[in-house]
Amino acid sequence: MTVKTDEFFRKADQLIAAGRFIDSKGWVPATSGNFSAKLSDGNIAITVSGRHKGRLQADDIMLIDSKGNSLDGKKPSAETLLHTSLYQRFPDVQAVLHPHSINATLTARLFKHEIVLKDYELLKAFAGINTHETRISIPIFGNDQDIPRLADKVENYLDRHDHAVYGYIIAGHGFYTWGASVDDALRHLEALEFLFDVEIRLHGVTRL
Ligand SMILES: CSC[C@@H](O)[C@@H](O)C(=O)COP(=O)(O)O
Ligand SMILES: [Zn+2]
Repeated sequence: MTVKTDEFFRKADQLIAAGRFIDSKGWVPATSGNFSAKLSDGNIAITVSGRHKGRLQADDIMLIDSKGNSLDGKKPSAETLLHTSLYQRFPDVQAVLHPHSINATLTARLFKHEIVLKDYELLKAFAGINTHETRISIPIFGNDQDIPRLADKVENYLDRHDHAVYGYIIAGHGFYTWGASVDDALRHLEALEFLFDVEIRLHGVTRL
């Protein structure tokens, strides 16, 4: 059994705090969502499957290797592959957060394939953006209980788009976002939530 390092416990604390905040906003109801953070040795701290993500305790964060294999006998998130494939593709990504929010769900009903966010000051919350005069696109994928197949769809999209991608929505499910630290990913999550909310109000739930 792999020994858990101080770094593991530090990152686990960050994920627990992030979960408390995300849940305080109502974005991870009823055990939904999952969170992870990469460690310097390439292993990953990730939420144990089925736990309430707003009420995480230290033993609700477990250790997996870069391929998603459990290193401590616990059962990782059912959506672990969506995390590990992002770490594999983007070496700078250090944290991945997955909420199930009402706004992500409504956005997918309104926009079908992608949502374009442009001319918002809050776009500057995304790493590398320093003006509102820009646009980002958040793709929307159909939900799928077959996680390897869903991960393939995400991979395929990322293969075809070389601009910065800050997240993606899974229709009727939630969204994924990531960053160079747990704080970075949390900032992206909060910004996306705000921008989804604005777009929903703008385009009107009456079209649903
Ligand atoms: C409560 S249903 C949500 C799950 O099916 C899943 O989508 C999810 O986000 C949480 O799964 P988990 O295995 O706890 O990481
Ligand atoms: Zn989910």
